[in-house]
Amino acid sequence: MTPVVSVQGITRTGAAGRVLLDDITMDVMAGEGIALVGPSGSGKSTLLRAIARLDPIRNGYVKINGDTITSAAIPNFRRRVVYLAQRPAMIVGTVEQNLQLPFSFASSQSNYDRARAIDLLGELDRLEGILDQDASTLSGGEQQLVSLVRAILVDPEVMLLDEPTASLDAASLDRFESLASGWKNGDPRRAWVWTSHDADQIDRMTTRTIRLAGGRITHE
Ligand SMILES: Nc1ncnc2c1ncn2[C@@H]1O[C@H](COP(=O)(O)OP(=O)(O)OP(=O)(O)O)[C@@H](O)[C@H]1O
Repeated sequence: MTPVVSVQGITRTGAAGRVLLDDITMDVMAGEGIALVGPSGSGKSTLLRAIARLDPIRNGYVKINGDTITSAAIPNFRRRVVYLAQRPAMIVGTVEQNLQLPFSFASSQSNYDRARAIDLLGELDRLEGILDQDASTLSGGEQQLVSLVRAILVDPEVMLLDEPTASLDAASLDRFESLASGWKNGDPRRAWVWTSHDADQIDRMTTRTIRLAGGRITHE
């Protein structure tokens, strides 16, 4: 079976030639829930950003369904493989303008669905009222919730979730996991790579673990 996302020999070097990612090869199969674990600074965020082609990679390549992602194909790829940052970036404007943003790009082949956005926010403890709120006034946890809603609206094939509930209280964390699971269970081909320092969350949300240390995979 062809992996949804295939990562082949990715290397990334930082300042002063320091190796941040060292020859990473891994596949994400349809339906998989992969945990990416390792100590702080081991390269988890760096790897997820490299897979999403948000940062330059020195060697190696990323394929989606067998097709290598060229530079020209990156915008479209980022809609199919969505990265949820630990500290989501919000543009200046309302929450709704942030939710609409991915649909304003030329690569977008779908339209923003306001009713769906309201439904999804409603599943997150009556957050439907925050559409008109200035995004800069959101708490870190609210930004993580909005970022999940934005990702679901984009309808990707794969989500790369980088400690996505790190700023959430227990009740919001439950709702986040439940909304995320609803998305994943909605289509057996959907997959994710999830980083977390919470072993219980890894047990709940993933079925296979990839371990990183010093920018290398140490155990698969
Ligand atoms: N753009 C960059 N330039 C130089 N060094 C970087 C860059 N981005 C990350 N690093 C370094 O790479 C290492 C890995 O960082 P990364 O954020 O990927 O770790 P992590 O495993 O996600 O950690 P945490 O669990 O704390 O989130 C760190 O030492 C970090 O300082």
